Amino acid sequence: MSESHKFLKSKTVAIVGCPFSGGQPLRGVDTGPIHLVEAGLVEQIEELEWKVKFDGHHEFEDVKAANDPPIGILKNPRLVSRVCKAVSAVVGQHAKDGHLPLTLGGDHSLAMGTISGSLSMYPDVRVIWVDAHADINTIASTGSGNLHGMPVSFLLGINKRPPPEHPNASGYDEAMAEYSWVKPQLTSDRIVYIGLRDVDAGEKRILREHGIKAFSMHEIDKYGIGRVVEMALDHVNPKRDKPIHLSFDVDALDPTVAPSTGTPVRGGLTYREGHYICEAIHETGCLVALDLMEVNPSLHDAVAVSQTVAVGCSLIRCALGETLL
Ligand SMILES: NC(=[NH2+])NCCC[C@H](N)C(=O)O
Ligand SMILES: [Mn+2]
Ligand SMILES: [Mn+2]
Repeated sequence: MSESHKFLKSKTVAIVGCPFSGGQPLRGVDTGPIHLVEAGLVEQIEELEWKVKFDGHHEFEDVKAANDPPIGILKNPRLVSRVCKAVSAVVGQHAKDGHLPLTLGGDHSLAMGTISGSLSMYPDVRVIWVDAHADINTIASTGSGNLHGMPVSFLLGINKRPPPEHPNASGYDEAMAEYSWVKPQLTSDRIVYIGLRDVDAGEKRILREHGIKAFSMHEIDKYGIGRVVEMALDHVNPKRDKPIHLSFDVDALDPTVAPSTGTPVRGGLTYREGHYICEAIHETGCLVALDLMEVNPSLHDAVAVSQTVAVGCSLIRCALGETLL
């Protein structure tokens, strides 16, 4: 390849459009991918001299469970599981073809599928999770039962059985059976977080217990984004010789920058900080998969929506090599 990319066979992006909202309660996040593509994303990527494969958004018609009552506290458990399993197969196939899967969300539960897909091709993949939230709740720790707050716990395989008197104890076996396709292949030293600022008490305990490295907004204020990205890469990929999956939740950005998202949290990344992360990861030559999640065009007015969609497109371009000069 002309550019030094360490893992891909060809400079091809495979867009996996996932209009899916089952991991959280708000409608509209399922139209995120449609808006991103309509804003000209394909052409923008082609201009960066990538080939783009895109055969339309996934509809998941075959997996829409007619009857999907909660399992214990978990909401839409079968639908989320089956959609993620389908996404995992698609992302995994693109990765095996030597292309770079770009998944457009849709809510962040989808990352269970995208990262499982990356792991099937690259068992030693490193995950950089950019988000206001840790999305690491377990069956025992979740308060909301929304699966977009839980994908990392399944990928790590840390869902322990709650004691029988625990309020979330019921349904544990059924839930674990439904999610048994998720191979707990990710290890806690191969994921790093950037941008956290709304982490549930139970999640803080999980992060501590498993020694998971996280750079919250506090560390970004303290060290600056340049040092933080360098430290994050040094933690998961010190020699810059391992593949990287970047899972970017648009709510990592400050709501003034990306307002149209379901769970905005103030005090987030600036426009430049978000873009810097993508640029610096591109520079490693290690990026093998990218997720851009939680764009919800049904929230806020048209100006806010087009602002959020435009930011989403430009984050993607930077991760794919767009530079300022
Ligand atoms: N992907 C997201 N926006 N996640 C928000 C998660 C919020 C909360 N921690 C929960 O588990 O419900
Ligand atoms: Mn998220
Ligand atoms: Mn989030």
